[in-house]
Amino acid sequence: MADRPSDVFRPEHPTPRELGNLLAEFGDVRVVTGDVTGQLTGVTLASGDVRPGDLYVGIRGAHRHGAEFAADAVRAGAVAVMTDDEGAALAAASGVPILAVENPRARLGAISAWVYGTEENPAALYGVTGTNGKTSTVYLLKGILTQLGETAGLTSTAERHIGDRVVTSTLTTPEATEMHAMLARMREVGVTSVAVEVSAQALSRHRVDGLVHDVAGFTNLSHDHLDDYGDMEGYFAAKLPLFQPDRSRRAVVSLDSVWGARLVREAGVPVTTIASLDDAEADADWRVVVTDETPEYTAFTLTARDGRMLTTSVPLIGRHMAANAGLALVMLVEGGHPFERVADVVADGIDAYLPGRAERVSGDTGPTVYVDFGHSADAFRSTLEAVNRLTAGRTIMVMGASGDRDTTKRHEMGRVAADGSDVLIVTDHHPRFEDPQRVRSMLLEGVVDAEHAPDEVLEIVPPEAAIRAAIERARPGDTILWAGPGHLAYRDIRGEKVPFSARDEARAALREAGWV
Ligand SMILES: CC(=O)N[C@H]1[C@@H](OP(=O)(O)OP(=O)(O)OC[C@H]2O[C@@H](n3ccc(=O)[nH]c3=O)[C@H](O)[C@@H]2O)O[C@H](CO)[C@@H](O)[C@@H]1O[C@H](C)C(=O)N[C@@H](C)C(=O)N[C@H](CCC(=O)O)C(=O)O
Repeated sequence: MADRPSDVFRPEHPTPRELGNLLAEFGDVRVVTGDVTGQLTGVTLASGDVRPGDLYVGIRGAHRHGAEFAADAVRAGAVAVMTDDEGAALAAASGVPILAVENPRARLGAISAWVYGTEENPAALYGVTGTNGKTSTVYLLKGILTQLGETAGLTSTAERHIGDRVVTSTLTTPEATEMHAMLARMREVGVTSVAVEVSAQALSRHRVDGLVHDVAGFTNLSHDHLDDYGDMEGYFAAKLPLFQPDRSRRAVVSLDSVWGARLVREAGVPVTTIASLDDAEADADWRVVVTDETPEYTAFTLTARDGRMLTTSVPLIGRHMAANAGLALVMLVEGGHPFERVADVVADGIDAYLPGRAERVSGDTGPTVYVDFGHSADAFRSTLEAVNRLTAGRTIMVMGASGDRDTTKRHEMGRVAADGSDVLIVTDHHPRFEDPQRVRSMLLEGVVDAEHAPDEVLEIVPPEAAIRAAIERARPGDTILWAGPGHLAYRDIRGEKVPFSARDEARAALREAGWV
C-alpha cells in the first residue's frame, strides 16, 4: 500500500461493522436512498483518502460541499455516503446507500469511535491546549512516558508518532475520522499512552469529539486566532470545553497567564495548578523554579505544596520550556504515575527532541542559530528573553507573519521583536493569498512603536536572503533567532505548498559563510 500519511492512520485489521447497525446505534441518522446492507471498515471525510469499505462523509466546507465528491469516493471503494440534506441531493447519483443527518460534522466523533471501536480506548490520553507550548508539551510528555517504559504515541502540529512510524502533520489536531482511525492503529501496535495536541479550532470543529482524556493540560492563553474567535473571551470559550467531564477526567492548569485562574474557576473537572513565573499566582499546587540556563539545556526544580521535589532539565532553551516540562510532569503524576518513579527517571534530564522548537541548527563555531515556530507576540517574548540571557554578543532576529491569518496580532509581534533584538530582519513567512508587502508593513508599524530601537531594522525578502543577511552580520558570540517557520517543510504561497525548510536553509547559509 502506498506510504501516504492517511495509511498509517488506519488500523490494519479493522473489525467490520454492519451498516444497518449504524442506523440502530445512531437514531438521528436517516436513510435517504439505497439498501443499507453491507459492512463498514472505515470512515473518511476526504475523497482522496477513501479506502474500500469506508463510509464517506460529505460535509459543507468553507469552499466546497464534500458530497460533490461522493462519486469519486464510491469509485475509490466507499460503500455508503453520509451527509446533510443539501449533500444528499448532490450525492444522489453515487449508486451507494445515502444516509442523512442534520449536522454530520457534529456526529463524526461518535460515529468514527463506533466504526473503529475506540469508545473504550485502552491507551491513556493526555490532551494539551493553550496558545503557546502545546507542541513542546506533547513532545515532552512522549519523552517522559518513554523514559517511564511506556510505548507512547503522539499527535501534534509537527508530526504524528504511531508506534515507530512518524508522519508529518497537516492539521494540528486531525479530523475526528483520522483521530479515531489513528487511535485504533495505535492500539494494534501496542501504544499505551498518547499525547494529543488539541487546538481551539479542533474543539470548535468537533475534531476531538469522542475522546475522553485522562488528563487535560493548559499552558497559557494570549492573543492569537482572533480572526476565528473575535476576541479573547471567544478564544477562551473555545478552549473551555476540553476541561469538562465529557472530554477529560481531570486537569492540570498553568497559572502563568491570567486565563489560568479563570479556567480553574470554570473547569468542570478536578484541577491541579502549576506556576513558573515569579509574579504568577502564589498558591499554585506545584511550582517550577529554573536553576540553570545554558544554550543546550534549562535545569529546574519542580516542587509540590506538600514539599515533594524533583530536579531535572530539558534539552531546550528558555524558562517557558521548563514551564512546559513541569506541566508535562504534573500531568503524568495526575495520570497515575507515582511521583517518586517520575522523579527517578528524569533525574538526569528529560530526553526529548522537538523539531523546530528553538532548535539549534548551528555547530560549535560561529554564531548560534535557532529556528523556532513561535508566531505570537507572547512566544517571541519568551524565546527572546531566553536568547538575550544566553547571548554574550548581539541578538539578531529574523521574523515574518502568516498571511490570511489574524492581522491584529502583527503590530504587537513587531513591537516585541524590536524590543528584544539588536538587529531585526523582517521577511516573509506564509503569504497565502495576502500581499506579503502588506504583512511586512503591519509588522514594521509595530517596530516603530517599540520602546527599544534595534541598531538596524531591515526588510529583506525572500527568507533565503534574510537568513543570509543575518549570518553575514553575525559574529561568534551573537545569536540568530529565526522565528516562525519551525519544523515546516514548505511555505504556503497563493495556496501552493512550495518546498522550503528554514532549518536546511539556515544550515546551508552557515556552510556558505564557512561556519560549519
Ligand atoms: C478553516 C478550516 O478549518 N478548514 C478545514 C476544512 O477545509 P474547508 O472547509 O475549506 O474544506 P473544503 O475545501 O471546502 O472541502 C469540504 C469537504 O470536501 C472534502 N473534499 C474536498 C475536495 C476534494 O477533492 N475532495 C473532498 O473530499 C474535504 O475533505 C472537506 O471535508 O476542512 C479541511 C478537511 O478536513 C481541513 O483541512 C481545513 O483545514 C485547513 C487546512 C486549515 O488551515 N485549518 C486551520 C484553520 C486549523 O484548523 N488550524 C488548527 C490550529 C492551528 C494552530 O494551533 O495554530 C489546527 O488544528 O490545525
